[in-house]
Amino acid sequence: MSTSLERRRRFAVEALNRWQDHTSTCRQQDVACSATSIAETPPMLQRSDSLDHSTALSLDNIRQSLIRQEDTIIFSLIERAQFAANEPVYQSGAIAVPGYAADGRQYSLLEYLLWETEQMHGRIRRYTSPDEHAFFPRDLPPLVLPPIQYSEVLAPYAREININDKVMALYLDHLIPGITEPGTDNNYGSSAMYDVLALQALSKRIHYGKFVAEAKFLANTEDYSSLIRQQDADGLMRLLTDEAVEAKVVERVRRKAATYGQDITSSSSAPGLDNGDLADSARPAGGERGCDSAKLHYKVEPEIVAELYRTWVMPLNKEVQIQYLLRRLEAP
Ligand SMILES: C=C(O[C@@H]1C=C(C(=O)O)C=C[C@H]1O)C(=O)O
Repeated sequence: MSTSLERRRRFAVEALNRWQDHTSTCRQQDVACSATSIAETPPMLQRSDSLDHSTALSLDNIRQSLIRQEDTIIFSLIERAQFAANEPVYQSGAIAVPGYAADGRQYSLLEYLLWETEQMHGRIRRYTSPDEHAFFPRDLPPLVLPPIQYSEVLAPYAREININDKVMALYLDHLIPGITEPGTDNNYGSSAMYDVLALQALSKRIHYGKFVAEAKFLANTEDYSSLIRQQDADGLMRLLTDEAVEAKVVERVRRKAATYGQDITSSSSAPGLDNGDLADSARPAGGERGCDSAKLHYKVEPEIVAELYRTWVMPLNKEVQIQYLLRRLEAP
């Protein structure tokens, strides 16, 4: 093990020990480890060493990450699409669950599950990471792990940019009706569980715009700075938009959705497979496509995924980029 690795490990162990001392003192004194007390005695773990600064902000690397995230999004949609729309999951009071929104209305089952998931993940630092954004950011709990000091890749105000309300609206108003069969099938818990996974994946993809924007700003500081000084959002939109890349993204996700979501049920659609062993599962929202003599069934219609990216994911990613860039000259 290299000396620097050893040093880092020792530092982490010491930090953890200090943290445990702190929590055990709190327990002995019967004091809750509040967010404030944690913030005041931060046995910080440094994350900067693990980040390769030369490549962290290359646009190519960021685009590779966006490509990997496509798989997570498409698989979560395929999983969700096996169940009906299950509207009661999204209606306040339709399914009795604990918890109330800020306006006094009862939580829906989805809100309840998302809130509880964020409580658990929040405690183990998920939302201290610059690429994660909570749907209930005001309710995040104190950490049970020592905080991590991330290297400062983004400008300090980046954390204030959170458009998860729009992510939720696109999901409920457009995606669920698009990928599921109308009606209910009683799979409320399973539906909400996949909703949470899909929402988190979409949120990450969309807020990745912060990293894209920072990379673009660093690569062309002069042009971006002049538009930022004029607060020219339209000009920024023109400068950051790459239509050729967007066309490739749409085409790629269409092909991925077609490949990952294909039901292999006919011998001509998957030569060499013994299709008798494969379950012919329900395909509530799946489309059908002609392919030679066989019909291809899709668990999620590829065109819906392409449309999701064209109409929502990329425009919202660019909205995040604009929000980030408009303030970029505030950065020290
Ligand atoms: C993310 C980028 O910025 C914009 C948004 C894109 C996206 O969300 O996929 C693609 C191209 C750009 O218009 C990028 O240039 O890669």
